[in-house]
Amino acid sequence: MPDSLMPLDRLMKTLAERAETRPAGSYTTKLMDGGSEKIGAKILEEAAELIEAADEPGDEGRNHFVYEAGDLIYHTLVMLAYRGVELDEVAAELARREGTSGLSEKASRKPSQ
Ligand SMILES: N=c1c2ncn([C@@H]3O[C@H](COP(=O)(O)OP(=O)(O)OP(=O)(O)O)[C@@H](O)[C@H]3O)c2ncn1[C@@H]1O[C@H](COP(=O)(O)O)[C@@H](O)[C@H]1O
Repeated sequence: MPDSLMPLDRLMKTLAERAETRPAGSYTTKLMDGGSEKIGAKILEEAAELIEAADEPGDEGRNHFVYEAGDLIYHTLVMLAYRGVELDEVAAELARREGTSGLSEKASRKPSQ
């Protein structure tokens, strides 16, 4: 596994454990106790903050953008763990899509999809 993926894997293990044991004093527990509505609201908030940071100039802007990406990824992983979905399942879905352009996939969809 590439070194850059290992922290994601470790974080996902922690979040799956949080989903199972819901320890007091954990921010993740607080989110999960609020259900998909609470987690979803945070994902929307963090997505908006990431978009806002997208065009910030300079090194500081870049660092802020990376920070906000971390927040969005963390909250997205919390939603996966809440739903009992493992990172491997998402990786498998992305692998399934590998090599198929979004444009071809869109063109192959039925009009109602
Ligand atoms: N990666 C993260 C992580 N990224 C962001 N956050 C938290 O996400 C929140 C971001 O939301 P905001 O910036 O809106 O801050 P806020 O106003 O305090 O949040 P709200 O009270 O409005 O929800 C902050 O409280 C951050 O500390 C995270 N909290 C936890 N983790 C990881 O999750 C692990 C388990 O954390 P606990 O479950 O809290 O022990 C930690 O060891 C970390 O590895």
